[in-house]
Amino acid sequence: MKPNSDYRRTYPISWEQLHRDSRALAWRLLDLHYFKGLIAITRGGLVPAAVIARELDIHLVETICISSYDWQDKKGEAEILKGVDGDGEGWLLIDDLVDTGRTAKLVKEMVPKAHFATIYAKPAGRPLVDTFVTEVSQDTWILFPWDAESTFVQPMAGQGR
Ligand SMILES: O=P(O)(O)OC[C@H]1O[C@H](OP(=O)(O)OP(=O)(O)O)[C@H](O)[C@@H]1O
Repeated sequence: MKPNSDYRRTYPISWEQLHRDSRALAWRLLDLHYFKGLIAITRGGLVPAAVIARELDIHLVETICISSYDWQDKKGEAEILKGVDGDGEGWLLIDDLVDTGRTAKLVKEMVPKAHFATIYAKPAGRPLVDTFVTEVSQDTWILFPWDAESTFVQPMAGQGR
């Protein structure tokens, strides 16, 4: 996904921080339940899912694959490319982020009994998540390390306000 004008702030996440935050989520999940397997929501859930599966010693990993038609403003339709069998009972459902809650609503209809966990949660989607680590304001763009590269930036004094 790409930022649009709805976002007023950017919150860049490094690989190291993402690893640390994924481990923090694993700590919260550790004593919660026994999970027979993990379902990653593609694509953003794939990286945290790998870290959490490792920490919780989960080897059975599934995916729910969702593609947004209009990923730039998040107002377009989402297409479910692949689901899973069953109602999610005993499964851990992982995504990187819940933002508007649109993806969360879709997946919870598919696997209502799964335990839904994300690393980051914004207020609009937060009620749909069972466990998360960090709340971020709705107008903040979370810049994930796989969407970024290091580049030159102007000094703050030269950027204008
Ligand atoms: O709560 P929502 O408003 O639905 O936003 C959250 C979703 O947005 C991101 O996926 P994205 O649509 O960018 O697809 P991708 O992970 O395949 O890049 C993220 O990984 C979540 O799945």
